[in-house]
Amino acid sequence: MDAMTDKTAFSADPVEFYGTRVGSRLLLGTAQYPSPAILAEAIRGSGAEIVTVSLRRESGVTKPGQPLAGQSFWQIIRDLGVKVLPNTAGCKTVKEAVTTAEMARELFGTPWVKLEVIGEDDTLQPDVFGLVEAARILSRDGFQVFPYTTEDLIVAEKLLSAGCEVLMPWGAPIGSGRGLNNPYGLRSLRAHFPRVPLVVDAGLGLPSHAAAAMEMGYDAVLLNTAVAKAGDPVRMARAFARAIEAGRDAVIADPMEARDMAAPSTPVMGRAVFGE
Ligand SMILES: CC(=O)[C@@H](O)[C@H](O)COP(=O)(O)O
Repeated sequence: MDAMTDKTAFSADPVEFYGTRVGSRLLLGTAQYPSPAILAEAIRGSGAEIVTVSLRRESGVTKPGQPLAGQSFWQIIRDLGVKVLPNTAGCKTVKEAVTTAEMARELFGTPWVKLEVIGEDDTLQPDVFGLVEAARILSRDGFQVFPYTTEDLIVAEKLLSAGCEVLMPWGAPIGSGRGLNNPYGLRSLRAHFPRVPLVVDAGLGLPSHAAAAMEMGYDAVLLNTAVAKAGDPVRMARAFARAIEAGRDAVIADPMEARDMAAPSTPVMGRAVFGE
């Protein structure tokens, strides 16, 4: 059976986070979908095995008198059998992020947490100082932290020293759909930490952005808005999944070096003989 007909060909290339192996390199956010049914279909269609969930959303009441928003949502997630990566979205201080992570561990029964400490409202840029501090506190307390960070190498070093075993640098500001704003920085980060699982998180708008991240050697991609806000989220989720697989396959296939000068792709030998 060749790779085109073998449907399991891609899942034979798992990625590992804190000792847990997963077959899909797409991590999907669960916010802003048009309906719970579309969310479920998008997760299913993408093959994602990890979804990130905001604790704030889970415990929120939609409208007075209506049931908790989290109850039906949680049922969907449970039915899909995916692994939950709780996040501290919207937290702006170390205290808020740590408290939210502790509540998430209680609620979801996992030591995993996607740690966001937001420093600024226009860009939703991580407050990297608060992030390192919160990562240290949580790691000491037994959490397995997935920090949402920038591509800064020194911050990355500090996060690793704080106990993080995964890094999640941003592609671009959350929800912007701009793609990879700083390819040079992301490439440097990959080169400096060849053995640390690196996940590009946030700001992607198109499957080609995800493919580019994977072609740089990133281990996985986390995204939300590009799928949730697409005209057809289910189809877009599938498109991202394929792009991620393509980018990953390209890295494994050892791509050619780009060069400045042309090189004929059809070598010619001898002279053509035209009839006389
Ligand atoms: C859902 C979540 O965790 C987001 O904060 C994440 O960073 C994804 O960002 P995009 O919505 O830009 O894909």
